[in-house]
Amino acid sequence: MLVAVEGLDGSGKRTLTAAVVERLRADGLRVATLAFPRYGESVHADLAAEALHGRHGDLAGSVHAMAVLFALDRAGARDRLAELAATYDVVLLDRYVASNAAYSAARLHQDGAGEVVGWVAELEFGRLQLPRPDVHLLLAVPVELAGERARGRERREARTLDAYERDTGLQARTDAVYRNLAARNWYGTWWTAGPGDDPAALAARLGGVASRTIDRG
Ligand SMILES: Nc1ncnc2c1ncn2[C@@H]1O[C@H](COP(=O)(O)OP(=O)(O)OP(=O)(O)O)[C@@H](O)[C@H]1O
Ligand SMILES: Cc1cn([C@H]2C[C@H](O)[C@@H](COP(=O)(O)O)O2)c(=O)[nH]c1=O
Repeated sequence: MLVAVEGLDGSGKRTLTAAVVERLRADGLRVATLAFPRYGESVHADLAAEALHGRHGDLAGSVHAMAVLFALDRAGARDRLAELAATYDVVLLDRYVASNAAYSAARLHQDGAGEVVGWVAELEFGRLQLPRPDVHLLLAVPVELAGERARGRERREARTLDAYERDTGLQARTDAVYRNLAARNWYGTWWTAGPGDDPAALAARLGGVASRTIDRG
């Protein structure tokens, strides 16, 4: 079962994923994770990160060029995704195709039904043949809280905020697009979790779906 964990920068995706993984494993499920962008593994991911930190001329200025870099990073992981899906009961992805849809639409001031969202789906699920998630788990925390967490992490981990993280207007619009995609169940089932939700309860819910998938064989 493929689960895409989505949300704003600093929303807590990595933290939540780690807690859910621990719980699912304690329940005896085989669980793997993969985070996108694959920094340090994919030249496309590294170019995107460098562009968001001011390098490579006007690259970051192009919404579509940035989205293509993120998509090509994922295309480079297609075989790995297939292998993980065949080997593990649950594969948790920290960001996936919906990140490209949400951020690109927000940059272009479009909503979840906008042209660029369709373009991302056609590129990634269509042309690049990436698998569709069984569940999207949207970690919907208030924009201000996500921003505070991102800034806190910047101080603690000496990690400089990138152009998207510094842009509070973009974060607010991305939040709205994510909620819109979730409401429309864009390319699969969406679940929405809040900042107070217990990772153990989410893990139990995911474990239930995974068990039914395993039973069906
Ligand atoms: N439930 C929580 N309570 C308090 N702090 C949290 C919680 N979840 C995450 N944090 C803190 O917020 C910061 C961001 O969390 P995390 O790295 O998990 O977010 P993320 O969504 O994966 O971020 P990004 O997409 O920007 O990489 C971290 O410093 C983390 O320790
Ligand atoms: C995977 C992916 C990411 N983005 C955006 C989201 C973030 O603001 C940055 C970098 O990601 P990180 O999780 O903070 O390291 O890029 C995107 O627009 N499209 C994508 O596919």
